[in-house]
Amino acid sequence: MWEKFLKLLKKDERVVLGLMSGTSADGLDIALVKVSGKTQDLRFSLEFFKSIPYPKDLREKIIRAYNPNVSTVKDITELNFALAREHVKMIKGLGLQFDLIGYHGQTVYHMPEAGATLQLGEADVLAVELGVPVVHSFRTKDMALGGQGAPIVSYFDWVVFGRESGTATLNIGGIANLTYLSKKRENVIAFDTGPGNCLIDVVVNKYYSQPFDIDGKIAKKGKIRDDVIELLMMKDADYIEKSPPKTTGRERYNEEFLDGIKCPPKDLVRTLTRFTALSIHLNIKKHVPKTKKLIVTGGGAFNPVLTDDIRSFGYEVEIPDKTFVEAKEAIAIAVLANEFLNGVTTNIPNVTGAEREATLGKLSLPF
Ligand SMILES: Nc1ncnc2c1ncn2[C@@H]1O[C@H](COP(=O)(O)OP(=O)(O)OP(=O)(O)O)[C@@H](O)[C@H]1O
Ligand SMILES: CC(=O)N[C@H]1[C@@H]2OC[C@@H](O2)[C@@H](O)[C@@H]1O[C@H](C)C(=O)O
Repeated sequence: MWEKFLKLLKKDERVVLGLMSGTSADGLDIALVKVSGKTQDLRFSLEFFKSIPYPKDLREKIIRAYNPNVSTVKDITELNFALAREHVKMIKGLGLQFDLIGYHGQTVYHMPEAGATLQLGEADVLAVELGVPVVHSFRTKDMALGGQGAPIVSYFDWVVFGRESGTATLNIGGIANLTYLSKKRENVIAFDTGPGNCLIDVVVNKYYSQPFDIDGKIAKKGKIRDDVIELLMMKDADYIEKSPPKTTGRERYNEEFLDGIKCPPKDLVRTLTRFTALSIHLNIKKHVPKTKKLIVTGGGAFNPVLTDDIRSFGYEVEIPDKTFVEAKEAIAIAVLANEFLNGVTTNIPNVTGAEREATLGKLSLPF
C-alpha cells in the first residue's frame, strides 16, 4: 500500500482531480488536471471540467448550515459525511481515472478574527470510496500560523500569471477576491474585496425565486438608486477601508446586511450590482492603486451588467475562455494538492498574515 503511495510521490507528472465547492453552494466544480513540475516551472493542462449542481435539498441544508441561529451540531455532523457521499456519487458517475484528489470542502463558517474556519466534507470518505490519496483542509495550517487561511488561490495566480505587471486577477464568486500580481512571490497582495454575487443572489432568490440574475437580465431593467448606494457604503466602509490581510464571507454578506433597505426589487438588483462593482473599485483604489488590468473569473464574469460597471471605473477587463472562468478555482485546488506531494510551500504570508510559509493541506490515505 505504502509502496504505491511512495511511487506517486516520485512521479513528475500526476493526474489530479481538483474539487471546489464555493460559497454560492451551487454545486461541485470538478477539474481533471495533468500537472508536472513545481512552483514557477509548473505546467498544467485541463483534461476535463464539469460543474455538477447540488440536489435542491442538499443546497438548502448547506445554506441553513451557514446560519448559526438555526444550524445545530447534529446538522453539521451529518452534513460533513452527507456532502462527501454526494461528492463521491458525482465523481463515480463520470468514470474518470486519476492519481490524487485535491478536496477543498464546503466552507460553512469563516472567522479570521477568531482564527477559526470550517470546511465540511469528510476526506476519508473520498479516499476510501475512490481509492486514491486525498489532500484536503488547505486553510487550517495557515490559520494555525496566525494567518487568515484565505485567499489560497493567490499561490496559483502567482504561478500562472505572476509575470504580468499592473494586473490583478479578480474572482467574482459568492465573495469577490483579488490577487495583485508580482513576479516576486513576497510582493503579491491578495484579499477579499467583499461581496461578489452573494448580495445579488439573496435578492433574486427572495423576489424572483431564481438562484441568480441570469446574464444580468433583471439588473438591466432596474435603476441605480443613489440613496441605497449611500446606505450600503455606510454599512461597508469599515471593510473597504480595512488594510489587507483581510478575508470575509457569508457570515457578513447575507440577508441581514440588507436590513433597513427599502427599494423595488429590480432597482435593488441593479443597485446591488453597481455596489458590488463599486466596492471592488474602492478596494483597488485604496489598497492596490497601480492596478490597470483585471483578469476576471468566477460566475460574476458572466453578468455583463456587473462587468460593464467594473469597466466603467477605467479598468481593462479581460475575461478568459468560459471553461477557465468556471474551472479556475478547481484547477488551483488540484495544483495545491500536487504541490503538497512535491513538498512545496503554498501560502503567501504577505497575503494571509501567517508568520511563515508552509505546505498547505492534510493527507487522507485510502488504505
Ligand atoms: N450567466 C450568469 N449570469 C449572471 N450571474 C451568473 C451567471 N452564471 C453564474 N453567475 C453568478 O455566479 C455565481 C456562482 O459563481 P461561482 O461558482 O464562481 O461562485 P462560488 O465558487 O460558489 O463562490 P466563491 O468563489 O465565493 O467561493 C452564481 O451564484 C451567480 O450569482
Ligand atoms: C474561507 C473561504 O472559503 N473563503 C473563500 C471565499 O470564496 C471567495 C473568497 O471567499 C476566498 O477568500 C475563498 O476562496 C478562494 C478559493 C481562496 O481562498 O482563494
